[in-house]
Amino acid sequence: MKQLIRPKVLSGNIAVPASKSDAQRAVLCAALAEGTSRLTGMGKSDDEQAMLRAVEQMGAEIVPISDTIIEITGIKSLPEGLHLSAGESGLGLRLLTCVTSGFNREVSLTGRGSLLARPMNFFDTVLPRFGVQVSTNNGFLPIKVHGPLQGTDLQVDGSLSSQFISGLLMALPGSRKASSLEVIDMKSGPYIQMTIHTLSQFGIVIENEHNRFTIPGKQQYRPAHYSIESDWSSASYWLVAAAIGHPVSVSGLTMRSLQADKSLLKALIAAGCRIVAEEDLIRVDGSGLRAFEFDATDCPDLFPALTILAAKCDGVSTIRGVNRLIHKESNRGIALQTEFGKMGLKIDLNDDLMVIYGSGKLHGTEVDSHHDHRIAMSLGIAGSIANGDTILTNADAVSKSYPDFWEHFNSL
Ligand SMILES: O=C(O)C1=C[C@@H](OP(=O)(O)O)[C@@H](O)[C@H](O)C1
Ligand SMILES: C=C(OP(=O)(O)O)C(=O)O
Repeated sequence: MKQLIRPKVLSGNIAVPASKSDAQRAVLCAALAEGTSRLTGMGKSDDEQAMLRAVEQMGAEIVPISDTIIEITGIKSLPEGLHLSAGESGLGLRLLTCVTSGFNREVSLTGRGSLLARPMNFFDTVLPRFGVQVSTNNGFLPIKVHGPLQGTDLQVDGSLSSQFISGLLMALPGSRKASSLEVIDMKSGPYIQMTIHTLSQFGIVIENEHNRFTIPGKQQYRPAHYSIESDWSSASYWLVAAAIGHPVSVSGLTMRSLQADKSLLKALIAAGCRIVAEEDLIRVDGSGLRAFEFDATDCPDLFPALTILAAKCDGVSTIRGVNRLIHKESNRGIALQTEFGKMGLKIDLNDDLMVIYGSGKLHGTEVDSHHDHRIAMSLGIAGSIANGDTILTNADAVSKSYPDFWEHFNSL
């Protein structure tokens, strides 16, 4: 799909969609619980749909109650000969691989699109140490696992992705023996805190002391009534739009959220913005905008929105953690450099540092999303302040996390 973006003032309020990260965790917890859980605030992104389809194949029963409420009755036993797909979701695939390793069954797992090129070699090295037979396609999909995973004490490397750690934390409580997991070089730590919090809502206990997780065995997931949070990652595009001068506000977010991307507020403050949070609404006053420095190592999904912010700030802004973007839906550092480059923005990638030479000026031209939802959304907001029209190809990539993005964009 091609999207034409005309320069315009984005004015109005946006209620952002559900956090797909929160929703995927909750769906899987509910599928593992004995009994019926009720999830409210579900979204309809591709990643959420893929997780729902997977747990249904695993034997969970899903009853839609309304557009945003579902009931899930947990699986009784895992069917034989399962072939699961996580769609294009890195999180979905990594959680499902660990969780299905908890059963005495052979399960094969795959995905599509960019997920086929994302590394899975963590499983080759780590799962056998929990007694799981595993084979990958030289560290890529498809994967075959045969559990059951057995609890043990292990040190694991957390530098590639927190998603593997989240997966182990979801699977290990079901093992007969207790485990401890010491995570060395942990990245995206807030996502792991989020996993532990969601697990606690479904009755699972995990202790964490300085990245050493203690996981008692023989735990049983309990059904829950769970309210899925609105998404700080989706909100980042609108909050940055507000910071660069659009009179747009965002509703539905909670300030108490554990979501990593709530850190956007810190970046906005570093860039001289004033945040106004009134009841359910957040507004941003960007009248004092200035070039900024920010470390996004543990909130890597903020890079695309922060690139727009830096483009609008006069002077050189730096964002640390760009090496963490190599294995996302696209190589996001390169994708941002290439596409914003076409719009006249100079970006250097100096090892782990993204250096952005902002001037406040962008020009409209033909750009491409690299089939990456976050690149698509950031180019949309960039196009709104560009000089001239922007044509974005592969704009439909937004459906991975925010299917209504263009409808919301056009409504403003
Ligand atoms: O656990 C999660 O929900 C996620 C963790 C992050 O991945 P990494 O841990 O690989 O940084 C993030 O980029 C991804 O969009 C969602
Ligand atoms: C990287 C992302 O998701 P995932 O890793 O779950 O595919 C994302 O949503 O930006």
